[in-house]
Amino acid sequence: MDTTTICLDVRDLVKDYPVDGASDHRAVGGVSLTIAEGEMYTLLGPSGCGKSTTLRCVAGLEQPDSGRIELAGVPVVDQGVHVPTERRDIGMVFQSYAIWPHMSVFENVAFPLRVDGRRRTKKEVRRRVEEVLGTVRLADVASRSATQLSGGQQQRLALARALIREPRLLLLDEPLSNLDARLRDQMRVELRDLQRRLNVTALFVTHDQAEALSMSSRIAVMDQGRVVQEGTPREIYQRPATRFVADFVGTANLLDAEVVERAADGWLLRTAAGVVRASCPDGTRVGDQVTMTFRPEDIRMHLSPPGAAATGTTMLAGTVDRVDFFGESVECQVSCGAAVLLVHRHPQAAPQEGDTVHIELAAEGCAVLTDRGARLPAAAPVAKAG
Ligand SMILES: Nc1ncnc2c1ncn2[C@@H]1O[C@H](COP(=O)(O)OP(=O)(O)OP(=O)(O)O)[C@@H](O)[C@H]1O
Repeated sequence: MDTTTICLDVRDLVKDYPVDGASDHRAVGGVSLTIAEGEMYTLLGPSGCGKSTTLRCVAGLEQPDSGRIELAGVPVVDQGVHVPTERRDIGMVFQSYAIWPHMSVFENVAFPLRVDGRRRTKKEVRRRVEEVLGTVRLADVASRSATQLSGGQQQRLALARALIREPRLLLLDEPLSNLDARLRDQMRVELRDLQRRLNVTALFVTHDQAEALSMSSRIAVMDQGRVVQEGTPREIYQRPATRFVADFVGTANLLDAEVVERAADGWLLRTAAGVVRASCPDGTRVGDQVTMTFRPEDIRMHLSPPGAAATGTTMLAGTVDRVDFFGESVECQVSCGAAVLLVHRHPQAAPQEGDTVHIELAAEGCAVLTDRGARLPAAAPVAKAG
């Protein structure tokens, strides 16, 4: 029996915006997703792909042209149904924290309780606010003016205000993007820990793949108003379904390839870097035009000739054009035939510019993509929502 409880169900969501009063621009073109209770579910994609519009429709801040949204089994958007924001059981945190500057930290958090129409004693309000301020580690600054807080504290205050009414669903739209890089890393961990500890369900919007990969239980990658792949962070990163996903999430080597032969130990693909061995999916035929993709950290680079290639691997000779130092790793640009490949290495094992190197590619480290989407060598399926 499936014991998963669905928190949010979005079906075939469409939202058009008028352009110059004439034609419409389709910001969201049929998005469907299902989020289980306790999940941290992320919409990830480039600027303008429709992430915020999707979230704003869930919040009730936009009215979609069609589609259906259910929150905890109750329709909030459907034909003839549009439940207003304040009657949806949600909390929201946006890029700009929108805290109330004229109120103290305590009053900022207490305010949603004072206006929601329910009767509570002063004592009850105080107990609840103190509890939430403790959760976000702001108890000791409760009496301060909200404007006297640091960026990280303001962000935690916005979170406390969103959590105070214990919403069914927390909506987070780029909540960390106003913070400097170091604080953002710290808050990323804090936010994820808090979400897990409280077991609150969250729909998170970001264009930052590191944020999405490190914080999410599942990710929906969006492009041009559509979800192009959904899966766990590992699935999205290790098994991208399309060239767009491989390129947008992390750094990828992408090579146009033609399937030229079925060998005893896998398929041979002709690429600009040379002929490469890959394990292609069922249905592959000689002559297929595909994209080959592999991650820079999945390439082994030898500084001296390593001998014959092991079964299921390809060895390619190349020249190091450039070495960029990133502290914990170096990124090498290596010319291989007519292609330039990116290879990541530990700085202590870095080659010099101009060195001849030998690139070793394992067939199972290479994903093979077609226009039709996922055609991946490994076996595990990409998770579906619901
Ligand atoms: N109120 C609006 N009126 C007209 N067009 C809009 C409006 N809001 C968004 N759009 C357009 O809809 C598309 C999707 O916008 P949306 O804000 O959802 O993207 P996004 O992925 O969240 O981008 P970003 O990360 O830059 O916020 C964009 O092309 C945007 O210009």
